[in-house]
Order: sequence, then structure tokens, then C-alpha cells
Amino acid sequence: MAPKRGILERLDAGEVVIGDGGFVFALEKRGYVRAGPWTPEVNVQYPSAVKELHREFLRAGSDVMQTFTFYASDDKLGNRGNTAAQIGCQAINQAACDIAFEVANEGDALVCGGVCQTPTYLSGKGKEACQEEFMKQIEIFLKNDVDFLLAEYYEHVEEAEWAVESCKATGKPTAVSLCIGPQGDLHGIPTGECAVRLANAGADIIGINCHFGPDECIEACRLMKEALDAAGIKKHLMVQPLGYLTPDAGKQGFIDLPEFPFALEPRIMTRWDAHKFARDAYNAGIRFIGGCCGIEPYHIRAVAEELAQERGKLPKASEKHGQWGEGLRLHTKPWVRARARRAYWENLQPSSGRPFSSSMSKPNNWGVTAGDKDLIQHKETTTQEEMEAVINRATHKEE
Ligand SMILES: N[C@@H](CCSCCCCC(=O)O)C(=O)O
Ligand SMILES: [Zn+2]
Repeated sequence: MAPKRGILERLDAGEVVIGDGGFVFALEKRGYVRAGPWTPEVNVQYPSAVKELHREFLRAGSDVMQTFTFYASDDKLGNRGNTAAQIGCQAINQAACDIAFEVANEGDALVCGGVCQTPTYLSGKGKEACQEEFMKQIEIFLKNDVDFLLAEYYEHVEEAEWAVESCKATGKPTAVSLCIGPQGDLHGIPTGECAVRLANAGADIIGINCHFGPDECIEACRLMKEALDAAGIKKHLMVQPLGYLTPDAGKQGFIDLPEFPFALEPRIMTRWDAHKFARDAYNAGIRFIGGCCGIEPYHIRAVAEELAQERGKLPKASEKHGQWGEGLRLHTKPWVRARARRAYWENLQPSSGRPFSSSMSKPNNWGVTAGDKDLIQHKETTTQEEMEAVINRATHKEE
């Protein structure tokens, strides 16, 4: 088999690289990940569940299998009484690599090793301690010779810079994406300035993932591109937004919306929203286009279908999906057959079906982040006293 073309070779050639979607959210809904800690011990406990989700994304058109190593840093696995630490960082990250490579090799997909923000940073323990946590994972990715490294899901550009430094020191191509919107990072660093700092830290691919829906993430990428252009810096851009619409989110993103994480369903993007997202991202000059929480394989299939001409192919899963609903021509009901056309779906404004739903929510807006005492983490289980304090504060804020 010819060697796979690397991520930078593909992007340098102007190709579209399609990412995968949201693993923790998808596997939590399927009963394999615990919401709250969100740690990926499932790689060791139920590997077939992770493998099947990778397979669904591969069939849907994903060119990248991200190792399911989100929140798999040693300190997170043991944070606030989490028992995933008993399975351990080494076992979880190695199992994730095994699974990602097995599925990637069923197609022409690349494998990227993923690291993300840490409780160590939130507790203010500094650069050396954070990079120690990153290296425990990166060493496993190196041993497995992943195709590239991805530092994703950072609310503070400072920690992302440290992660990029650790990744780049390995010599592997390095991608980095912040979970911020157009309003900047949580320490008030403007979004464009974050991009320039990450470029200066050595990142090859820079962008945004999570916390916001497609429109806000593409706007944040636009600000990044504007700042990079102004600084005369050329970098590949990536975007992997939520599969939820969040026009009402504040700086903290969807974490701050009252619906997070168990009542976001009314906000789910349709596959037609995903078509628009893919086109908007492409037109913004972004070529690494994927998704995060809430993005399911059918959304990725829609991205691949929208960009089929640019990519010169359709994904396997399109064998079961007529373009723009043409499969409805086989429906028994005439009025449904009448919907087998792009004009119908592209112009539909779907209802939520919830008579008492407002279209927007109010973010909690506590306005605290790393550096505030409220963000200090600990290994011990969250105490009842801590719970009473945060509930009391949340209740009074709502009054
Ligand atoms: N690549 C990862 C990204 C997960 S982003 C998770 C957001 C929730 C985090 C939290 O509530 O702490 C994935 O696919 O799950
Ligand atoms: Zn996410």
C-alpha cells in the first residue's frame, strides 16, 4: 500500500481535509462516557464502541481519526475523585491509538494524537507542570508514530502555546484549536492575537473547536486569518464547531448556557445547516473542516457532500443518502415525495416543536476562569459543602 499523504502535504496542495465529530457527547448518549468528567476510559472498557464510532465517521467522509484521548491527561483522569485514574493514562492513550489506527487503515485516513487543556493549568500550577502532563500523552503518540499532533480545546491561549511547544518539539506537524469565539480567550486575549501567538509558538494549523456553533466559530477563524494576514503569517486554518446553534452564547460558550449539557437537543444543526457550514468554512479559506460536540456522522457526511466537487468524491455513506433528499422519491406519501429537492430543504425554517421554548437563553455569566479560586481543582471528590456553595451562588444569580 502506498504511504499515506501527510496532513501538510494534503493542505499544502489546497485539498479539503475533513475532520471527525464529537466523541464524548456521542458516546455519553450511548452510555459509554460519563458526563461531568467526560474522560475516555471507554477505550479500554468498551473498545468496540469507540471503533464503531470511528468507522461511522470514516464512512461519512472523515480524513482524520482523532485518537479518543480528550481529557486523557493523568491529572484529569484522577480529578475530583474520578476513578479513571485506576485504569491509567498509559492504558487509555495506548488503546485509543490502537483503535484509531485500526480504523484509519481501513481507509486512507490519518491519525492525530490529541491533547487538551488540563486541571493542572486551571489550578495555576504553571508551564512545567502542564507540559509534564502533555508529555505523558505525547510520548505514547510518538511510540505509535501518529501522523500529526492536535492540541485542541483550550480556553486560554497561554496553555495552548505551552501545548504547541511540547508538540512541535517532537518534530511532528502540529495543529492547535482554541475553544473560544470572536470575543477572545478567557483571559481577554483577542482572538486574532491568539492566532498570531500560536503561529509564533510553531503551530502549522490553527483554528477553533467546540464551545460555539458554526457561525461563531467561522467568525472567530475569520478574525484569526485577518490577524495572521496582517502579521504576514501564512498558516492553514481549521474549524470544528459544535453541532448545536449558539447565537446567544457569551464568551464562555455553550458551557455557560442553562441547557448545557443535557438539554441542548433543540439546538441541534440539521444536515442542511451542515451543508451551509461547510460552504461558509470553505469560502472563508478554511480547509481542515470537521466538528466537535453534537456533530454526528450524518453531519460529516453533509460536509463531504457539500464539498464533493472540490474533493472529487462522495463518501461511502452517501450510497445510502440521495443528495438533497432525492431518496424521498421512493416514499409512499405524495406530499413527502414532493420534498425530494434541494429548494425545499435549503429554504425550510424547521420548528422546535416545543410550545414553551424561547429561541434564546441567558448565559450564567459567572465571569470566573483560570486564576480565580473557584477554578482550583483537587483529586478528592467534590464535597457536599462545595455543592451547597455553588448551588447557592447559582440560585441567587438567577434571582
Ligand atoms: N475531540 C473531543 C472534543 C471534546 S470537547 C468537550 C466539551 C465538554 C468539556 C467539559 O464540559 O468540560 C471529542 O470529540 O469528544
Ligand atoms: Zn466539544
